[in-house]
Amino acid sequence: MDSTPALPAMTLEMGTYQASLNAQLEKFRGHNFTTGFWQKQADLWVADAEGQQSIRSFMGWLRVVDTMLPAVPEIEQFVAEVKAAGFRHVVVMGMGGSSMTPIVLRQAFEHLAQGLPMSVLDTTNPGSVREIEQAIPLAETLFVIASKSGTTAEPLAFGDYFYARMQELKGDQAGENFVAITDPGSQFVTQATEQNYRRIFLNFAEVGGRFSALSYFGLVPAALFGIDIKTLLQRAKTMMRACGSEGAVEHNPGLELGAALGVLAQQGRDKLTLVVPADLSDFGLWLEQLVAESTGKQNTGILPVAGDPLGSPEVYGTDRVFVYVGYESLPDEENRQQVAALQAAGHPVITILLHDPLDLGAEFFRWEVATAVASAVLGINPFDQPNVQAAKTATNRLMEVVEQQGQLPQTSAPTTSEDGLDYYANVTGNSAEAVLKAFFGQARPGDYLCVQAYLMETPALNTELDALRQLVQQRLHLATAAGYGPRFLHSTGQFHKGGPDTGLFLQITTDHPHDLPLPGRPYTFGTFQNAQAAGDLQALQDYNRRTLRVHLGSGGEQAGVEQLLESLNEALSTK
Ligand SMILES: O=P(O)(O)OC[C@H]1O[C@H](O)[C@H](O)[C@@H](O)[C@@H]1O
Repeated sequence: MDSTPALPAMTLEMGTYQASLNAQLEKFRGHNFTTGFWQKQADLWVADAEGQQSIRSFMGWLRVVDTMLPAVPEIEQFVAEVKAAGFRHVVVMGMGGSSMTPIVLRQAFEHLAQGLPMSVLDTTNPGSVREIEQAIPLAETLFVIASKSGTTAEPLAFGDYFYARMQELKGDQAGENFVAITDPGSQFVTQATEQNYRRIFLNFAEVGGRFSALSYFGLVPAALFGIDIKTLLQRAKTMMRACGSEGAVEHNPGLELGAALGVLAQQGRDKLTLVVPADLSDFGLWLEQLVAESTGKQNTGILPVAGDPLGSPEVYGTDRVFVYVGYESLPDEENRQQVAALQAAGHPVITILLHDPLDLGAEFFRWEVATAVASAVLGINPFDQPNVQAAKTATNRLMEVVEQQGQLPQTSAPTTSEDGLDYYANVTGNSAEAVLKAFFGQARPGDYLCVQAYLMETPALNTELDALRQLVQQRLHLATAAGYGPRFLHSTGQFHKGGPDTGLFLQITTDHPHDLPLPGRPYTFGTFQNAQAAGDLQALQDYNRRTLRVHLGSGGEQAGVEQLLESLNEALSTK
């Protein structure tokens, strides 16, 4: 692949919203916005002093390319050393911004990169942990534990689990299979040092997790996977220049995109519906954590909708903007035709065409700028996540009970139980159908359904969840989102609680008949995952969100979801 930096092309078809976008750009020009943006002029976002301080201290990502280009030889040398030491597999473990970039890059470069095979662990589901453990050559696997703060519960638990496994194999030498990526001074640095980790990569300060794609968090896994990180950064550099402080506002690709998204959100088109070819589907996960966590606060925000089954124009309300991200040379006809039909029907459509997967370097940067700019239009601080903590606090409280009593506290009785499934709802009903009908009966135009699956991700389950989303979209014309817990807690979880009160939350939980103990702790992975579900449900309810928890019991996850789908089909057909 050549490394010629050429920007991926972007077109904005704003339709009737073009005048509002022009007005916003004019306003930016008047305020000398681009220059102020690069000078971290925090009053472009918010008026309060605390918010401004936070903004100023989290804009180090603007210079990330210049900081990381000189680090490329060091990273590549590390990769050579790891290969020479006989490692045959990499497992990246982290949550949210610390794991999303490897997920996207692994998928996009699956058939191109020739480095070490890579898995990413970002769930406490015991089945998923076991699946990874069984698939890897344990003694020859390098575990990369990525946590900026070094305090996030999940990666620390993953680390403890696999470190104990490695000690069984290698005793005192266990640390040679472990690598840390974290912030200087984090408590994880102390632990990794004590456990003799092979390497500790200290990230540079002033970069929040979701803006860390082009720092060590994205680049170390990318290089291990065999991606040409120098070219990835050079593509980002071209985008950085185009978004730079001297260019005209109308030729600044990040600013234009952000202004468009901000203006559309202000006018109710706040569901950024992403349409991508199959091997870019995980880009949606990355975008979700960036955009939803940055903008979803103070009852406003932009919700990226990824993986929503694409329908004909009439199933969509006026709450959408469609964003197509694909490859210039890939026809992807079905998607492109549907997007064209949506545009013809009056929906705003944004199209971005990449030359090849290395352009993701440029896109990471474009979307980071765009997210910060959209946040300025909305008048919010893009760099905090005040409502993520609510779920963490509720979970921690439950884990204290587990530590004292050995199990989670009993929940109150279900609203109703049927076919082995328990329904816990904010509405009443004495059958599954009645509860589902009442729950979805609360939907208003512009709302969205969010399916929160605290289950083991499998292709079969993904198909079931897609069918569930499709049913709701077709019958109720609602936007639908789906996420696996706890992954989404570090991503769209912020928007669910801090964004507008437009979500209907369908949480799906299970018993864990094949659970996995956590060495040195009085609880299992399954209990941990269920505590995270219960903690988030509590937080959602504290924010008066509309919730329905369906507990599948121990009858099998897929069978349970199939049963739920059947009941939902009945409930929505007679609505
Ligand atoms: O990298 P860490 O400090 O472990 O954080 C991982 C994730 O945790 C939190 O949930 C934040 O809201 C995310 O923005 C962050 O990416």
